[in-house]
Amino acid sequence: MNTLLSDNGFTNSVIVCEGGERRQDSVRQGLERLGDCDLVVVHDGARPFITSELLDRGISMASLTGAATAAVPVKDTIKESDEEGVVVRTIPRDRLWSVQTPQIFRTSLLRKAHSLVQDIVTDDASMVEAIGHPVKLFFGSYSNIKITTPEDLAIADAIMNRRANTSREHGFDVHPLVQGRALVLGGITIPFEKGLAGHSDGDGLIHAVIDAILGAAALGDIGTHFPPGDDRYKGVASGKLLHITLELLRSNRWRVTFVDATILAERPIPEAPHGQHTRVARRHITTDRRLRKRQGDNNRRFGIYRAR
Ligand SMILES: Nc1ccn([C@@H]2O[C@H](COP(=O)(O)O)[C@@H](O)[C@H]2O)c(=O)n1
Ligand SMILES: C[C@@]1(CO)OP(=O)(O)OP(=O)(O)OC[C@H]1O
Repeated sequence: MNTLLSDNGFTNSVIVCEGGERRQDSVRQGLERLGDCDLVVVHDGARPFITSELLDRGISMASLTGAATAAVPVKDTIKESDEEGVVVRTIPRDRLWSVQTPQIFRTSLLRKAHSLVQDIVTDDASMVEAIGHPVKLFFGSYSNIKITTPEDLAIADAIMNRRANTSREHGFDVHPLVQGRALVLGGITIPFEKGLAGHSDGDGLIHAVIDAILGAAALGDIGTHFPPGDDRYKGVASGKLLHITLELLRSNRWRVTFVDATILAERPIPEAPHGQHTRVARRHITTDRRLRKRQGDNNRRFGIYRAR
């Protein structure tokens, strides 16, 4: 758990503690480890679509009332049955709510509820209700689902896709072809009589990709991070710079899902050995949105190699 937090750039102090047998035991373990604070927010790890707006709404409400829980109006008709599955009654739904987390409480109130209530409950609000303190409902979100059964995963997928915060940027780079240098493009050495000039290995394809990535994440540009002329980057394999860039990206909680790169060459260049560019891309691009495309007419003056 600690590795997961640090890998994803969470630098706040997070105390990880073991859960208990029942949900309420897990919450109590957390409460025991918590220091002094006015309010405590209890949230199900199984509800990953909480938003800061939802949290703010709940905190404002609990600051006024001492206890508040997210909830959404029930959409289905709710019926109660007997043991044989026969309907006993239909409950009017105009006052029914489907209760979610976050649930927010004055810390002293929740501690008191946990020390007094021994019954098995399914949420913390029930404990606070049981000791006679009113719990105010605030509007949660129909997207704040609890992932419980396999079909919830498909719904979660759809919510995630709708929410994806994507950013795109272009990058480009120009290097002259000169004698006496290896031709490196996309981290692959291509047998050719000339190579690209540069302070680094001159891999303009990787430089353009780095620039696009940094630009999309608003993290500056290649020159800011790897200043031209700096001795550390003399002859450097640009793949190393890409690696550093991707680390920076990860620590800022971005990831690359799609890269489309085109090489325009002054004259046709030989194709990289079959499949190598695709393999390089596969190592760095984290979704299945990888396509392969090749375009070009080697009889013209410009050779174009396109790798996705
Ligand atoms: N021993 C347990 C059991 C459950 N939890 C967490 O509670 C959340 C939802 O539980 P439901 O009973 O409402 O499905 C979920 O995030 C579980 O991880 C727990 O912490 N300890
Ligand atoms: C990575 C760097 C480092 O000197 O590579 P160069 O080979 O100088 O290539 P260029 O694309 O002109 O500028 C990027 C530089 O920051």
